[in-house]
Amino acid sequence: MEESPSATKAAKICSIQCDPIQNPTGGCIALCSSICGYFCNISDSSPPLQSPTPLPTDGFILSTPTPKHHHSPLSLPLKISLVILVVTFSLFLLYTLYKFYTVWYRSRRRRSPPPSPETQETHDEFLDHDVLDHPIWYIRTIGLQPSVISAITVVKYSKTDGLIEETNCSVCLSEFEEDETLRLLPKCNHAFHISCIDTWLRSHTNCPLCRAGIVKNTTSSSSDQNLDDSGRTEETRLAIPIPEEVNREERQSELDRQSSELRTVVVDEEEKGEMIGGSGTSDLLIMRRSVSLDDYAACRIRSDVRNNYYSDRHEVQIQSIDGDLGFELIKMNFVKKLAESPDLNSIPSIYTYTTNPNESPASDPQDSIPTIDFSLLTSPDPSIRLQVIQKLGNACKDWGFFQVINHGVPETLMNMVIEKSVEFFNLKDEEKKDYEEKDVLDPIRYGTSFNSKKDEVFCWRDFLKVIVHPKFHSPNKPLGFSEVLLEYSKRTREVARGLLSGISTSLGLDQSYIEKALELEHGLQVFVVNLYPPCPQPELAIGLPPHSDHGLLTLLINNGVGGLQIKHNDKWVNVNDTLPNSFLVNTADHLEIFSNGKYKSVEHRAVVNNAVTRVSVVVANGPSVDAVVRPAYELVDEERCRAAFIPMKYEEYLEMQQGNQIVGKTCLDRVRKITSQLSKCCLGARPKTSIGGR
Ligand SMILES: O=C(O)CCC(=O)C(=O)O
Ligand SMILES: [Fe+2]
Repeated sequence: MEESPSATKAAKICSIQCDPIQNPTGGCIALCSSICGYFCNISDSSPPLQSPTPLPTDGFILSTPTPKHHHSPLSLPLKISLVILVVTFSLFLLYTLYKFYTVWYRSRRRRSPPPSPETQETHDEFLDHDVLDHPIWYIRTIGLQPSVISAITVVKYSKTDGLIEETNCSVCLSEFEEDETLRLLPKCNHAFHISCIDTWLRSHTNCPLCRAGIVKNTTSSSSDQNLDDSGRTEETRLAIPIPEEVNREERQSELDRQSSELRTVVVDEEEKGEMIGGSGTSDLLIMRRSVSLDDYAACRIRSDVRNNYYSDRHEVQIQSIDGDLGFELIKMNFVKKLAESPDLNSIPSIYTYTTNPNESPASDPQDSIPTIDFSLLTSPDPSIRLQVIQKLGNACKDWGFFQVINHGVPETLMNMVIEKSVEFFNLKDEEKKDYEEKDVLDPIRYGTSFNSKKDEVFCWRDFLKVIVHPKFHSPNKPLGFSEVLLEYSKRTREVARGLLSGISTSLGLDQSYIEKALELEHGLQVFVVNLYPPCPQPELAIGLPPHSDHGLLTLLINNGVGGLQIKHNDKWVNVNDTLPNSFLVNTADHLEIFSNGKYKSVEHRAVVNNAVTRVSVVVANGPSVDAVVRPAYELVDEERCRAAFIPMKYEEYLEMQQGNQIVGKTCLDRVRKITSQLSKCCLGARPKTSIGGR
C-alpha cells in the first residue's frame, strides 16, 4: 500500500524531532506515535502517546498540549528492575516507619506519668499497660494487672455443690477434677483453671466464654468518691463475685430488686446457724443481699467467704454506687487512715486476732537480754576478741536476740532515719500511691498488714519495704529521705557484716566463711519501716503475728515505744528496756539453716497499744539472692550430725515467705528435714567444732 504524502511528511518530521541525537531536548508530536522509530510508545509515567483518534488525513497538528516526552536511554529490563527496586524500597521504608512508631508509642506510654485520678477511669488502674503484641496478627491487647487477677475469687471445684455449672475448663478443654482449685469470674461466674484464665487475663479484660467484663467501668473523681459516716472514702475498683448460690434465677431476681440505696445487712444468729450447719447453700444466701460494700466490709466479707463462715454477729453497712449489685470493692486499706477516723471505737472484724488461749501472756524477761559491745570484735587484744565472740555465739544460741552497743552508727543518723520514715507515712496519699505494693518482690513496697492478698486476719500495721542492697532503691519523697536511707543502709551493713564475721568464728569457721559462702558482698538488704497506729482495741489486734525473719541477721530500732515481744524458752517476753542508741538484733532463718540448727531464728511478734503510734525501723541482712543456702559442710557429719535442712536458693525462699501468710516458723519448716532423720547434734547439742578451729 502506498504511503500518503502527509504520512511521509510526518515520518520525516518525526525522524528529526524524535531523534535524541539531533534533538536532545525535543519532544514527540502527536502524530509520531504510530510511526516513531524511537521511544514514543515506551513510557513508564506519561500517559500513552498513542492517539485514540485516527490521524487526520488533511495534514498534521503539532501537539502543543501534549507533555514533553524525553527519550529514555534505559533499556526495558533495566526499567522494570528499577520499578521493582523502588516498590521494594518503599515497602521497606513503610514497615520501618511503622516499627519505629510502635516502639515510640510504647515507650511514651511507659514514660508518661500515671493519669491523675480526676481524669482517669477507675477501671484503668487495673489494666496492665504493657500492651501485648500477638506476633501473628499484631493485635494490640491490654490485660489486667497481676494484682487484680490474683484478687479474683478462687474456689474448690465440687461436682455436687452446684456452685459451678461447667464441668470443664473452656480454655484448655480438660475436665475439672474434684477439689481442684479454680478461678470464678465475677459477673458471669464462669470457672476456669487458674493458670488458664490468668494467662488469658494478662492480655484481656473479660471472660473468654461470654465476654463479661472483669473490671467495673465506672468513672471516679475525687468529687464523686463516696464518704461513709466515718469519713472513709470508697471507690468502685474491682468486681469480685459474691458466691453463687444454687438457684441462679432466684439470685438474679433478688439482685434485680435491690436498688442503689443505702442498706444494712444484719446477720443474726439464726441465719448464722443456718449458714454453718444448714443446707450447705445458705452461707451464700446472705451474700446475695450485698451490693457494693464499703472497704472494710469488703475485706471482711472476702475473708469470711474465704473461711466459709461468719465468725460473729455483725452489721455490715452497704452502699451501692452504681446499682451494679452483687460485687464488692477492694482497695488498699491502710491502718493509719482507719485509725485517724474520729469515731473509731472498735476494730473491723478483719483485724480480730485470736491468740492461743493456752499461751500465757508476755512477761518481762527474767534474765537481761544479752548485750554485745561491737567495738570489742575488732579489739587488738585476741583474748578480748575471743571473749566477745563467745558471748555473741551464746547470745545466738540461747536467745537468738541481743542488743548491740558501740556499733559506730551515729545517733543522729538513727534518729533521722526514723524521722524521715514517719515523714514518708505522712505524705499525701497521691504522693505515696506510686509505691503501693503490687507484687511482693517489688523493690519498693508501701503496704498494709503482712500480705494483704493472703492474710485472713489483717495486721494492725502499715509498712514500707525497700530493697537497699545490692542495688539501692528509695522513694524520692520526702526530701532528703534517700540520702539518709543510703547512709543508713551502708552503716548497718557494716555492723551486720562485722557481727556475721564474729558469728562465723563462733561456729568454728573462718571469720570470712559466711561472707564468702553466702556472697555477702552482693547480699540482699531490705529496709523496712513498720507503723503501728494507736488501736482502739489493742488486746484484740496484732501488729505483726509471731514469725521469724528471712535472712541472716535483723537489726531493729524503734521510736521509743515498746511493742516487740520475743519467744524465749517457750515464753513470750517483752523487749522494753533497751539501751540508748543500741540496735536490737535477732537471728533469722538463713542463719539457722547455715548453722544447721545451732543458732535458731527467734520467733517474735509486735503488739499494739491504744495511745501512741509505734514505729520500728528494721534492716534485714541476708545472703545474695542467688546463693543456695544449705548447712555449712563443716557443721554436717553424716553419722553424728546430718544436714537438718534441704538446700534452697535464697530468692526462692523469699518468694515463698513473702508470698504467703506469715505463721510462726512454718516457712522454715518447709525446708526442714523431718526430725526422725536427725541426730542429737542437729537438735541443739553443740557441734564438734569449737571456737578458734579452722
Ligand atoms: O516492729 C517490731 O518490733 C517487729 C518488726 C518485725 O518483726 C519485722 O519487721 O519483721
Ligand atoms: Fe520480724
